[in-house]
Amino acid sequence: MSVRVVARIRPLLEKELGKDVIVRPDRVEEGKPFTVVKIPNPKNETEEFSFAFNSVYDQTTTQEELFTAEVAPHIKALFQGLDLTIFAYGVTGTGKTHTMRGGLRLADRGVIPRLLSNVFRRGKKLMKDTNGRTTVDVALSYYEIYNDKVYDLLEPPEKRTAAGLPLREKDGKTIVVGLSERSCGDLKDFERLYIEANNNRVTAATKLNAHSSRSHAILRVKVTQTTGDVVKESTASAIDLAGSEDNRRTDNGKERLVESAAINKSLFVLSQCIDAISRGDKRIPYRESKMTRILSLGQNNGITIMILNLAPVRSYHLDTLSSLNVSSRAKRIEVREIENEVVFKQPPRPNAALGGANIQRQPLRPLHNAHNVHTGALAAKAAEKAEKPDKPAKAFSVYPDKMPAASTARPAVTTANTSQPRQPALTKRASEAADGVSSRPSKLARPAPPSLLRPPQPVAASSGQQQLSITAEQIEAMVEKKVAEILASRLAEATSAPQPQTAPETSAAAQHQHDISEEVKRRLEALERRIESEARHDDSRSEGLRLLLQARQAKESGDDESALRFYERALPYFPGQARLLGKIERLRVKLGKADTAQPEKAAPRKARRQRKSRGDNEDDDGDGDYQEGTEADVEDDAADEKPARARASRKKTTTTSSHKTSAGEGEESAFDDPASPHAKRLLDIVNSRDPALIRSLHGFGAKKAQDLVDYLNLRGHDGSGRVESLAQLRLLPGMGGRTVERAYEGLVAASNGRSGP
Ligand SMILES: Nc1ncnc2c1ncn2[C@@H]1O[C@H](COP(=O)(O)OP(=O)(O)OP(=O)(O)O)[C@@H](O)[C@H]1O
Repeated sequence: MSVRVVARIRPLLEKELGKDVIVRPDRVEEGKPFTVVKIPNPKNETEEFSFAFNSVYDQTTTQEELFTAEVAPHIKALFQGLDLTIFAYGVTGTGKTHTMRGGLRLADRGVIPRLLSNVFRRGKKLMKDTNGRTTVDVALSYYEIYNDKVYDLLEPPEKRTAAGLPLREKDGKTIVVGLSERSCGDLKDFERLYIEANNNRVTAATKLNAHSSRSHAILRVKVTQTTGDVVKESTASAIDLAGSEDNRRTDNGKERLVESAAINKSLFVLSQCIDAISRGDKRIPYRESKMTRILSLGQNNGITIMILNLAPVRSYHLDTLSSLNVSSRAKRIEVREIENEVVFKQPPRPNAALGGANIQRQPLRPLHNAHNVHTGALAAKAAEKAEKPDKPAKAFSVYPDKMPAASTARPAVTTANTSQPRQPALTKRASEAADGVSSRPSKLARPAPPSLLRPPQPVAASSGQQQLSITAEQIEAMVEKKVAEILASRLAEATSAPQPQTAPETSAAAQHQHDISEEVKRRLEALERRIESEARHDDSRSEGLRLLLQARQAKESGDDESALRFYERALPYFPGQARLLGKIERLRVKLGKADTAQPEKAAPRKARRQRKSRGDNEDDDGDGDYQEGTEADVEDDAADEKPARARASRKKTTTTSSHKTSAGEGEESAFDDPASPHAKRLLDIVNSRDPALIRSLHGFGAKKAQDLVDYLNLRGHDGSGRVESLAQLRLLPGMGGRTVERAYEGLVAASNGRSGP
């Protein structure tokens, strides 16, 4: 079981334009991706707290970038039988629903629709690759937990009972009795169900005079792969959590207090579970709340991704600190494995007893958990003293239901209530000082990050290896437990059976039992070896993909040096991979390093030939997906490499044809020339917006064609909505370089009198 904790800072909303931005992403070292969130200390605005994460995504991060970096690399693991759990955590209004569900436009689609799109796409490919021997079924359940009660969202609210659905234990698993599960054949099916279910959620909340963001919404996607008698089942869960802010307002009625208590308890347990998983604890307190219990959080060899959503503005200051405290704790352990981590930690301070008796908010304890980089050597020394390196400080800031007597301390600032008018912070930051002289630049005045694309945090080998693996201790514990269980049951059987009468029989029974336990041990050892080797394979694949992603992002932001470095680091994970070697080669040439050793220089063509002869269909990108950020595309960052495209184009044309093709050099160089006959024909077909015509293009299915038409129609019907070049076409959602290239090649082939589109 592994956990990744990442933060996403949302952009300013229209009503927030001009407001004071206090949350910003940062990196531990120049040139590295964002992994730190910085926010001022509300008690002393000249100080800044730093919170470390696996990755931090800034305001410019698109839905596709987040999905590609954090979720797409794990879809393969899902199909290998691992469970995937994705949480969106944060204060109301910080973008949880936007992250998980997203908007209606293709580019705005959130994690959930993209996940489904990828699952269908991979499922289809698997069925195709196995000639239908393997079938893939997708089934959905969707429920919410409100006031600690479970309600089915796939059923109309009228069917709800006050008690909600009961839980029951079955085969060691917690099941929600009566929860419906709907089979889902494609994206359209999914969308219909999902929209209906979300309407149910809102209607039910309105009836209770509550808000839907006061419940946790949990979508479970069950993927069942059947090959003959072998059935492999795995589950992806996507959870839009209830807002994490402190709701214990003075004017809150009983209902809101009950709500708040339920939310706080479940978020508290969730944070403990995440913490325990990241520490590699054997005991995960998942049974202590309904949500974690139903999810069996931490009980499988799966992947958990926690996305902390943050609003950048001051009005969320205390709530933001609170959620940073909760979420970044899990990350603290892992960040230590990364070179050049944020170094100083401020010593824990006792909470100052401030504020009047009528203030309801619990004190925030940001200092326990902050990696403060502005406290200087003294603080660093004190921190060293205060900190026990092997036991991170506990600093839960989720508000417990009851305030302990000693916790009546108040923060120095007034409430950060998001639903009530906010008071300005008592202490102004230096940048806002009346004299206008600032010791530090205003957040708004800070230079924008150089790139729109944020590479994900580099994962050190050791941390990367945690991604998909279960630890040796876990395996050991599992084996021990299994052996003990089986032996105990054998023993029970033996003792409850009639007592043997004679000594020879006793020794025969003992021998039999010994044989069984030896056999069990042998099998468990074999199982252990298999799990280890599979986990190792998954680890390296996942790490390799991550490096490719980082390379691609570095390249897109113009940092060829880093891109080359990442590609080279990815090479051992994909030995002999032709395209990868090609990229490395081209980058070396570009950077004037062509003369340095070029391992496996001749390998690209060979590897490509090998792949072809194996029948690997790396070009198949199916249809019916929302975005190009799929795993296959992770490895395809050559969209901007025209020479590479031309080479690939030539290769494909010549290898698929038994005739001498006329699609020679001139044709290839015309690939990106909108005036070339085939490019023009392709653009005309696209701009016709006729799904039937677009479907006739090579590589386009009904869904892809329809999605493209829908998207173009969204762009408007006047001339501005036209696609003017193939480069432009590649950038459209769902397209990608490979799709465009295939369509283009289809037209070239058709005009050569061979199999056409
Ligand atoms: N990354 C983003 N890009 C553009 N707009 C965003 C982004 N994140 C959030 N928003 C916008 O911010 C507003 C609040 O977001 P959203 O409703 O997703 O928050 P939430 O945390 O889910 O709140 P709640 O807990 O009430 O459901 C919405 O208008 C949403 O469209």
